[in-house]
Amino acid sequence: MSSPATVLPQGAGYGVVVGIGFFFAAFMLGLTAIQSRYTPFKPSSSEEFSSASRSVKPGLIAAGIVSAWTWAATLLQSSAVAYRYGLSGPWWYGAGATVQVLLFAQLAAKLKLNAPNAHTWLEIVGTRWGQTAHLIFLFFGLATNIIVSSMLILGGSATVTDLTGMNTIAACFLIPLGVAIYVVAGGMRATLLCDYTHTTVLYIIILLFCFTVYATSDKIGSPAKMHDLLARASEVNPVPGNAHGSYLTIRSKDGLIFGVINVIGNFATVFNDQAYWQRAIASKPSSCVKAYLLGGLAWMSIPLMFATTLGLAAVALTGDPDMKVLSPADVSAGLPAPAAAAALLGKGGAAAMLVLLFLAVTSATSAELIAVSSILTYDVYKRYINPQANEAQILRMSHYMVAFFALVMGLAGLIFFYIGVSMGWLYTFMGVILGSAVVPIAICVTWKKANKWGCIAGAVGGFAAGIIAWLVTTSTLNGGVINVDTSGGNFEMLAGNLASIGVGGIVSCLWSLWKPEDFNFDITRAINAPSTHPEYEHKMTEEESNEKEKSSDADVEIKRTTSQGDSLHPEAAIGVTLDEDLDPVALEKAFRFAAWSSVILMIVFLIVIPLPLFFAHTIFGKKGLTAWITIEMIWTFLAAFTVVIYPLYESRVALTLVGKGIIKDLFTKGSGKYEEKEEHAA
Ligand SMILES: NC(N)=O
Repeated sequence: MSSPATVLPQGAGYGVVVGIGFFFAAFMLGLTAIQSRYTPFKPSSSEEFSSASRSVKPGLIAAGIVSAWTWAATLLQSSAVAYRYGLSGPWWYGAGATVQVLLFAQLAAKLKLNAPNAHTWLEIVGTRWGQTAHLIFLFFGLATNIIVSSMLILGGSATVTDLTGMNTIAACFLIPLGVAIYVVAGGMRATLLCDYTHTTVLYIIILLFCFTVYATSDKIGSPAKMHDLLARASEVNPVPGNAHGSYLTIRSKDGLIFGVINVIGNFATVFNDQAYWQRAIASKPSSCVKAYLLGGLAWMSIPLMFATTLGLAAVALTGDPDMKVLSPADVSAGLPAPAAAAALLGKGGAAAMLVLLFLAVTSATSAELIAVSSILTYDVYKRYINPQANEAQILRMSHYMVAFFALVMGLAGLIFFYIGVSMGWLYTFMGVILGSAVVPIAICVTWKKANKWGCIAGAVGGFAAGIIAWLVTTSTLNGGVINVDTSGGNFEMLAGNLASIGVGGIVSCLWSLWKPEDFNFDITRAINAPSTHPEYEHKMTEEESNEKEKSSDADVEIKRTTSQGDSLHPEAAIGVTLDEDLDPVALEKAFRFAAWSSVILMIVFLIVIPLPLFFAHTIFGKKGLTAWITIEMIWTFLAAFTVVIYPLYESRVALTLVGKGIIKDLFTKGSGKYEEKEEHAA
């Protein structure tokens, strides 16, 4: 049954959420079994579970970054701002949320230099500054995960309900359920492999919508027709604050305000979110910078192309008999894109939208689940409850915490749904409460002079300043009325975002310059280091005895045997980065490369491209719009190549290894199991 207003039947909603959810769970269980049998990596090791043995290559990490950073909001909110502000909305969404990932490349290099074997960023804070700082930043870390997860669930469930009439409560809980199953079974590596498959399908569907709107649709079909329709919409319904009320300009006052809010809020949800640190942790030290730069550049194409396609199509199709009339609440819930997809392609478009949303939400959900599981396991359970926890206890706790947070996600989404907070509201609000921790976290990991009390004061003071500025501005601009509607305006959110990140950054930096620490990162380098790892010492003893036995053969392969009897490479056996894999000179060079390239790209994306168009009041003509869309399409193809084809190429040795193992098993049953002879690569 479907309600009369929905494009698809309710069964389609359950079919996608339960059917595809469980299909991917089964698919990932299969991949995990293949990984265990044919490669050296076993998810039964806690290091492999949470950190993928710190061995993942840049293409797969880039796909993981794209996937974790592609939220429901990336598709829905970007299209909502295109619908509200025109061409500037997709630009400010894409550029305003890419620069943080690019800048994070610097933190990734510093992480490898200063704490290569940490499991979480909070371990670094705790080791450097002790319990008070650890607890305060634990609050910011978990608050980030809860807000991001709530947005995922709110966006995902709103779309499923809108398109199919599926019960929102059921959607809130069923969406994370299937994901939790494969995350528990496969850990970080399964999450990255699933990210890869999801991202591949995501690009296919985005390009499908793009070609429909700009090449084949009867309703639009070309950039020139899109231009005509947007020019007409600008006359009928001019956009306040845009040059000549046009949708075809970057000169949009509200678009720019959204851009500033977007930049600030997304600093918080990258720098404070363990999911991005975890991808740096899982990365090979030598290529983590490349992964973040590639991932950031590839990701930008997603909101930019998608919102320039479906967000603008929603405007262009206003008045079309197939196009749903959108209320302000619908726009805040991010529904212009699903409405446009359904108007353009009917049930097929709605179904493609549903699958797209579902894949985006589930892969970002998997990133959040494993991120929170790592924080709760290493920063709560191991740090405060059971410091002597052994391997089995840590792994068990990691599994329980995935399941626990899946439940919390559902509940959080439900609570926000019932109190009437939409995904769009949360998206612009996130920087108000999370922004103050951004600079303190960044300088804790990168700057020896960062002062503990300065960073604590900055984070707490910025948090208070953000809330006060937001509430005072809401009250001042709305005659003393403070509620969900009045507090969600652009100026209200802008004030809160600016105060939060500004006070946090200024207090922590000035205090650190006033009373600089002279911190020696050796103690953070020692976190979980091989030399301090009891299991490693045990294995070294085994290896030494093996070496003695085999010392007559100079070319003999070194075998280290785990307690389960599997032959493993030493690094894979305990999953930590060995000193010989860390080249401080190369990492310093990578850091410098990350620093100048990310800063140059930030200046280009936030200043050089948009501001001249903004100040010149440029309104795109047909040729200009066609060129703009063509560049976006080329960018999207290059991005798809980077995160779909490149990971296959770089993993060709591992894929061949798996293929050979499967063939051996097929022809001589039981002979294909991985034995430690080959270079391990995945
Ligand atoms: N990940 C974002 N901000 O779409």
